[in-house]
Amino acid sequence: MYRAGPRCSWPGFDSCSRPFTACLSRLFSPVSYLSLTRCRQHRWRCAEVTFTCSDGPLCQHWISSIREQLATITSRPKHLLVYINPYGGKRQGKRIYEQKVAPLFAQAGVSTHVIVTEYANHARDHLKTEAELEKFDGVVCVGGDGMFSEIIHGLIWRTQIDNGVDPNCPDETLSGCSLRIGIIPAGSTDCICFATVGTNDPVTSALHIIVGDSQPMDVCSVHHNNTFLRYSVSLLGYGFYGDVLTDSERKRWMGPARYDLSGLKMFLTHHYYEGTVSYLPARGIIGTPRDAARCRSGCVVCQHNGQLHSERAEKSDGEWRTIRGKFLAINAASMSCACPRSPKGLSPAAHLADGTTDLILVRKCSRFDFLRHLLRHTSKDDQFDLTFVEVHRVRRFRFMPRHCQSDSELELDLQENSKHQIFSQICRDHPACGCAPAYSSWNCDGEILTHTAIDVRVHCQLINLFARGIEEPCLSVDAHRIFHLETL
Ligand SMILES: Nc1ncnc2c1ncn2[C@@H]1O[C@H](COP(=O)(O)OP(=O)(O)OP(=O)(O)O)[C@@H](O)[C@H]1O
Repeated sequence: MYRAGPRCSWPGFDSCSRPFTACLSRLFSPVSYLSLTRCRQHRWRCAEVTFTCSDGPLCQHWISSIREQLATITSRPKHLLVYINPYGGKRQGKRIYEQKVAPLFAQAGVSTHVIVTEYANHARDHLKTEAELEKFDGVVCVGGDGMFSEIIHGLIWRTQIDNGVDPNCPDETLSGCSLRIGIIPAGSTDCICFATVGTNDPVTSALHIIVGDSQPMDVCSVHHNNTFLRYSVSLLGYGFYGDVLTDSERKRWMGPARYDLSGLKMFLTHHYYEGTVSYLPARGIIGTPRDAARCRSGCVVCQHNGQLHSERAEKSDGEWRTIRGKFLAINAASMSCACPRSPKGLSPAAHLADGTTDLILVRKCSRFDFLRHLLRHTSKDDQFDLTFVEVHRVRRFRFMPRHCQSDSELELDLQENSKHQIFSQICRDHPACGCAPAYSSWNCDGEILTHTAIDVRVHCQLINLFARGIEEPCLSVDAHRIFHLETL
């Protein structure tokens, strides 16, 4: 089925739709091309237009000129390394790739080396050690957020080792990855794809890869006692979101409904956790977590702050600030974390590539107040405009749960907060006493971390995706781009 494509004209040619081509081809020289066309909700599709020309040499001249022009576009990938998770989401990864993506890559002249993963962490380990990265212009991940996480872990680790950087040292400045990453959504939630493309649609993602789009992205490194734990690009959540993930892992058999059930259970349980949060505020940047503006394609906040970070790389860190208290949730959102289930996200004004993360502290409050805060994630009201919620845009933060604090730190706490000291001391020494648990877990982009005391650092624009951020509707009049040309 061929649709009418974008309206444009080439001197000496007439445009027509494909069915007419067959009869015209005996008289004229038809040339067809595939280009991009924008549809609703950030989706892209291919449009085919056929031109006919009675002047054969003129036709050849056009074809060779266009081919030459296409060949000079160096941002377009020519060789891609593709990893497919056959078990992600509804187990459709292989079918999606073969039916929707591979034909487009073939038409665009992009060659691929495809690896269907055989076990969890197959892609990560292959990238870390075996993959001949110099042969490729990019890595494509067919799967969900878990699969994307595997890819960035493999690629970032490999880049550090190749550049002599110690990934275990939290103070090292990491080397940026030169290969761009494409995401073909085939998972359950596909938050990263949604946040960077604006839709979870395999064809749209494939077209962003083909035209060689580039979207930088910040990555947080998470360490414990000078040992690397994980990288995070979206949410690090302790307390509520950590408990929901831990509980939902025990209910995997239920499918996606487990998140709703665990969410309700953890809301009713209403656990709070004591600890100390220290953070380095982001200085000199533009933008705040309470802005009305959102991170969109060509974001000026990301450009300005990214530039600032690269200039300041060698300069001092600034002053740490410390907050002790009882928290229902401690969240660090490095992007809005918007997804089809939560269109606003945890931090609607967070940026993909500004070198910061939004640290959201929800202090101990009543169930009713916590519900008000949670409901505001789905309404127009500001979820941070509550007395028990604070949000800071930071470059680095540390968390120390109370049960891990040194005696001198606890002494300080006791002096500050003498009221329930006897009971809290008993609970710390005897966690099985039946009171609320002493500590939660960190939810790191959907994975549970093994440690609670962590040191988190944002690495500005460490990776690049084949994407361009979410486009504002007014940009959709932008010209189409040719990516395939054939003579009929
Ligand atoms: N061949 C495989 N067998 C088993 N597990 C795999 C395989 N390949 C990858 N995995 C693991 O499967 C996990 C889930 O994959 P993926 O993220 O693609 O889907 P999902 O969890 O359904 O989607 P989302 O993360 O968006 O919710 C990943 O953590 C990945 O490490």
